[in-house]
Amino acid sequence: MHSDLPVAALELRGLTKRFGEKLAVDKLSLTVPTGSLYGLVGPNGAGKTTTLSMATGLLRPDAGQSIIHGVDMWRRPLEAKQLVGNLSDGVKLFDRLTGEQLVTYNGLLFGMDRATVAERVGDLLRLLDLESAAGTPVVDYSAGMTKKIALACALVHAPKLLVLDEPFESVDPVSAANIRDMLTEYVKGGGTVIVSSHVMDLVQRMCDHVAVVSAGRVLAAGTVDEVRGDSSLEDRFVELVGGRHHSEGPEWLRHS
Ligand SMILES: Nc1ncnc2c1ncn2[C@@H]1O[C@H](COP(=O)(O)OP(=O)(O)OP(=O)(O)O)[C@@H](O)[C@H]1O
Repeated sequence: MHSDLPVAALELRGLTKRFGEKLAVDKLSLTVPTGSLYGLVGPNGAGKTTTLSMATGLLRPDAGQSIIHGVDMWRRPLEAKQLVGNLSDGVKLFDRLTGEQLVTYNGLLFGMDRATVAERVGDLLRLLDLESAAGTPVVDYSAGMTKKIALACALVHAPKLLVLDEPFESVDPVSAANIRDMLTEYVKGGGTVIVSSHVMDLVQRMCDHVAVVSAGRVLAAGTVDEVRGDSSLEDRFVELVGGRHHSEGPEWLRHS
């Protein structure tokens, strides 16, 4: 076997999920190399959230495997979940807790001792500009603050792989730049990130690899330069995915 090859941070093999008639993810395979900052892009409804949920143990696949640093998520979930930090789109947080309590609770769930958790919670709140909101219940946070506290929860156990579903949505530009810097540093320190986003420009600037998915399948995957070729990632995305409308829209929307 290829024992000299480095183990991928994340390997998805033939992941499949059907919701009734709808085939949301269709035998999707993807390899995320260790140390990469990997973008996952695709149109609305492409299956990104479903894929990342199956990859991280939140949603059971109908078929296929998710292997995290050599550990099969659905066969050895406790071991695999120690290796991954997950920011999920749409999963409820325990939002009656304050931000500080929520991140602390997540750290304790991973079996860390209280002193280490307290130190890390302080660091994360500072890094994400949430210190002044530390004592506020998460239910009273803005959308962007909620995103940031969920990111702190994903990071507190220092995972080797971060899986982030739309981490920049609703986040202000200063916080987004801070998060970008933090992710870049995290990768320099040996971590791996897979991030879904609709912002092609951000993916092109921030990520070294990208996969374009549509209708539950991978249309293109590789380094950002390989996938975009001579085009911008945005143009390449539109070319791959199609669906641009060239009509002027309905008459009733025109005022002149
Ligand atoms: N729990 C569910 N029950 C039924 N259908 C679902 C469910 N979750 C997702 N779907 C369907 O599966 C498909 C893929 O959805 P998914 O949320 O994974 O897409 P996405 O790429 O994350 O989209 P977006 O970019 O809009 O967030 C869609 O057609 C969606 O309607």
